Amino acid sequence: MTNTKIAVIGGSGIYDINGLQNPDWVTVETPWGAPSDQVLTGSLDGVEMVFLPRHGRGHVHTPTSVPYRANIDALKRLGCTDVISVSACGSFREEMAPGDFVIVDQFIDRTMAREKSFFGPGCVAHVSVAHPTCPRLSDACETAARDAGINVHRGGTYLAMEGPQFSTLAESKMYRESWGADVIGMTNMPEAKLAREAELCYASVAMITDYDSWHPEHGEVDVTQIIATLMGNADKGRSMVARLPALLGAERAPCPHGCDRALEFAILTQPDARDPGLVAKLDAVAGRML
Ligand SMILES: CSC[C@H]1O[C@H](OP(=O)(O)O)[C@H](O)[C@@H]1O
Ligand SMILES: Nc1ncnc2[nH]cnc12
Repeated sequence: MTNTKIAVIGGSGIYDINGLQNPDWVTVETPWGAPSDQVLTGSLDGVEMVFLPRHGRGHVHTPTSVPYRANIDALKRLGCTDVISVSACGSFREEMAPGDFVIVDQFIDRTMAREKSFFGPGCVAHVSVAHPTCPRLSDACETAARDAGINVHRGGTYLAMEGPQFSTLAESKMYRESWGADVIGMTNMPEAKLAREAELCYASVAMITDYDSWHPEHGEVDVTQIIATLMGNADKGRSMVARLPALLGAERAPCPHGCDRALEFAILTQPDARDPGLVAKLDAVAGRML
């Protein structure tokens, strides 16, 4: 058994969480540069919690400029065991309506201008992301959302686009009709891949704000409408987050799905062939295996 430490990465519209005991914004330095912002540490119901605003307070980072590696490294370095992403998303499904939450379980990665791995020349690793989210953590998110009175859908494929512009109509129709995506956003990739490399359980909660541009009765995405829906979603998101510590508990058994052992057998570079500089940078993320 280890101690649970829950990290919440707040997306657009969520720049803090309330109700933490002993709240403190702390600066974390990482070998991958500075995270998006300071992180808020504290505890709730006897469980340690950490909150990181993905775009920084004041919404400074674009989806492309978010320092994904620094963010995940910082959470790992702080001893977090579980990471919950709470994101604003468009919907490709009539029944996944604005205001609903979707517990995402798959991704299609269309991002193309981001660093996607902690590993590289001098320390090569290949982890599986066939099942990129943790079912145990997703269960807790689903229960927390239902208990908070939110209309929640379990399972959905998240199309991660580069942005910052929204999709064209042709793209929106293709993602929905040919590719079978359910929701669209700009940030969960490479975040989910990096969390897996760092052996962190990761769950993604999509807060639906709009129907992207495919829906004949809703027209194109309008950022003012997204922001209005976001404000309601953000309160729901905070209400869901507040229920997670009691559901997960302070003591944590190993992940039954192996998220916390993802690097076992993944590192291919022989010890004597490894780049000492890169190995040093991997101290928090992969120190257990190096
Ligand atoms: C405000 S609409 C577009 C913006 O919102 C989402 O951010 P996040 O995933 O961090 O909630 C989306 O991915 C875009 O970055
Ligand atoms: N339609 C959309 N496309 C991409 N990211 C989004 N975030 C919220 N709505 C979105």
